Amino acid sequence: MIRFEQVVKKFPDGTTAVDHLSLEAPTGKITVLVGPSGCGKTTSLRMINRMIDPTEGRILIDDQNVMDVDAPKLRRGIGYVIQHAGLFPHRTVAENVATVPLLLGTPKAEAKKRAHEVLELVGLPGDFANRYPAQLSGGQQQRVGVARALAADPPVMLMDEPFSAVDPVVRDQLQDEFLRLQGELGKTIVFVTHDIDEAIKLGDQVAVMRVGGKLAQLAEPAYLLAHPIDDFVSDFIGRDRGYRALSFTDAPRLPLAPEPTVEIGASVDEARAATGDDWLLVVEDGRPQGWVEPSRITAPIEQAMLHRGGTVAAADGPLRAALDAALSSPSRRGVIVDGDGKLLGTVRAHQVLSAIEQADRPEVHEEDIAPTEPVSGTTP
Ligand SMILES: Nc1ncnc2c1ncn2[C@@H]1O[C@H](COP(=O)(O)OP(=O)(O)OP(=O)(O)O)[C@@H](O)[C@H]1O
Repeated sequence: MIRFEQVVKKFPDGTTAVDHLSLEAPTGKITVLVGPSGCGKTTSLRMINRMIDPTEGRILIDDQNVMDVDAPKLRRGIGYVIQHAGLFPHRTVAENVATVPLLLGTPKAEAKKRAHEVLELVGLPGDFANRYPAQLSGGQQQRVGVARALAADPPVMLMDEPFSAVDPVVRDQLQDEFLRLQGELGKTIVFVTHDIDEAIKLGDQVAVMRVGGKLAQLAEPAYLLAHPIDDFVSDFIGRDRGYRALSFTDAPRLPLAPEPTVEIGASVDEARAATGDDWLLVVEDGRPQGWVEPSRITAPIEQAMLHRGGTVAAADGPLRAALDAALSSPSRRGVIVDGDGKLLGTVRAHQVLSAIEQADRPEVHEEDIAPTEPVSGTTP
């Protein structure tokens, strides 16, 4: 666990970057620091590995004050990933990744083997090891950055906007891979971002900071969306937070209707016989492929004819996915599948909405209720 105790950072020019910050980043979890530009996120992160020293207060890693540990030694035991990856341009990918293990005295052959292992782990197998950073895409460079931070298998990882410099599609992939990796590795991670959606997607808990380096609210993402503590947090989270909160609400018992289907390759007659409805669901080995309008087809059904606009939701997934499946389906029937992607049935938006109305919202924590301060000069 990493613990901030009343940490203050004042720079020599008088700027207070971090102001009495107290929070705990639990072992094996992702804690995200999020907030507007200049609110002290990076300064807070860098005080953990002593790239910046606090002016007041203490930071403890597993009950040891970081100020009591030799700074270079401390840093070698903490993975650090930054925006633009910060790779050494004249070293190969494998050499970049092996940097910390070599500094820690790992024999060269072993460090090389380890580099290949972690590169595989982040989805960069084989050939990539011998390339130079400039020969990689931005997303691949970020993966190398993550691999380098993981190479010495540190229990703690600090990540400063690691996915901000890549386009949104790649960012989404990197985030998904990062969550998968964390599911396997269970590191204690402090992650800095200015992007609230990224914070909510990745964080086990999210610390929202305000300019001036004060903590505004620390909570799990679902709780933050349901109960922002004040106008600042609520504005920062932004609109449609009620809808976004559905990402955290499981949809266990939706009433599924059986859906008529045909296999890909079915003839026009088979398709027309299968349903009286405008839209017919096409499957391949039980897995939904897309929709067709039987009245409009003139040849056996093939992939190119399918309307693929509708999303598919897993039965044990969140309510948001089920609602989206219903709203995005051309038939207005949302396709629900099992863990293997096989069709279970369909659901309509109003049925998902009923489930939403019955779902529990996170309860308010008492400590979150701000004491009402009497306003001077007024009488009750
Ligand atoms: N070396 C420094 N000297 C003086 N002021 C600094 C120094 N480093 C940072 N600051 C100031 O401290 C405040 C917090 O900076 P910090 O980089 O921690 O913010 P941030 O939340 O990470 O911002 P961003 O999202 O823009 O990176 C800012 O006002 C910044 O200008």
